[in-house]
Amino acid sequence: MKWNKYSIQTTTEAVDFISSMLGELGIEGIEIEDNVQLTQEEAKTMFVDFIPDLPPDDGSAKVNFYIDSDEDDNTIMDKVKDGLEELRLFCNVGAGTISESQTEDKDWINNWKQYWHTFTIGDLYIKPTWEPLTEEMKGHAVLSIDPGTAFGTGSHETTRMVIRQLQKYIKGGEEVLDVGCGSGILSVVALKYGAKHAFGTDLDPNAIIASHENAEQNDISAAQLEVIEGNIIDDKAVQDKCGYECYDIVCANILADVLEPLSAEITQHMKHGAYFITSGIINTKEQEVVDAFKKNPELEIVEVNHDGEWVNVTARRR
Ligand SMILES: C[S@@+](CC[C@H](N)C(=O)[O-])C[C@H]1O[C@@H](n2cnc3c(N)ncnc32)[C@H](O)[C@@H]1O
Repeated sequence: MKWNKYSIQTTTEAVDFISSMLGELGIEGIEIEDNVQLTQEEAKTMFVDFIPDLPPDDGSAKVNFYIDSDEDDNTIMDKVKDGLEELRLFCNVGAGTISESQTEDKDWINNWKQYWHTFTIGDLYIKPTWEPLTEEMKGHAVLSIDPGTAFGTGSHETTRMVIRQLQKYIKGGEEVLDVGCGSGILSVVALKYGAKHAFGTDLDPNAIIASHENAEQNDISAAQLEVIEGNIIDDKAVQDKCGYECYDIVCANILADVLEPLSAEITQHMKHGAYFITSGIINTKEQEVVDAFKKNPELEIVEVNHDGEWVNVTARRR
């Protein structure tokens, strides 16, 4: 299907007005391009895992929208132009110029898939579900993953670091807690390497769906991988469901701001001697996380590793 893509060059100040004007004209699926940095709070509510570093915000923005090329007879564009002129009367619309291009599809959810291919971490092959099993994978641990809209293809440095730690610390028969399970990738890896059972939690409902699907893809039963939605940090019902003093390994690849309060809560779920493998820590926050861990007298840090600008801190419950 062909789509006409229109881009309005405008200002960050006018973006909300333009979006609602387009909405009133029945135009859905609007994309906004700007350099406004998300706050940590916004990132949490939008399930954005890692906030990208953007160039400085110069106040400019682009609002993109798509119209089915078969239905595009220019009448809608006349209305958009009129709408922009009306907005000019009370806000700074900036240039307000509209550029046009054509695109084959607007399948943003799936477009990234063409760039993600099978890769290895140690002796583990991680392959997208849509790629075939090849001869060279035979005899190796193979993980088939489709993260859906949840985070966790395994290719991010933060996920890779936890996987390396699981390869090191899983000996067989472990109970694993996966806080912020995303696609379920860490639980599935732990089970592939011989863990007995994994329990995942996430705030994002899509993560629950993706984890179930990825377990099934990898012949893991619903009894082996249980997943629930909720926040273990402050929700007693979630804490109760996870259980107490019962885990050999807890992994959590989440932002430092979440790991810090988690480090105070998590030990009650861990057996003595259990490992707490964390990632998702940007190097500028390493010391802050280490300090938070040290405030919990039950935790001792056993390893700190780096991959690019990301940090893994592994601790043990005394
Ligand atoms: C970076 S992703 C990690 C996904 C996957 N575990 C991996 O390593 O690739 C972080 C996940 O943590 C979830 N999350 C953030 N805060 C959380 C919290 N307090 N409790 C549970 N999950 C949380 C997000 O929704 C997201 O799915």
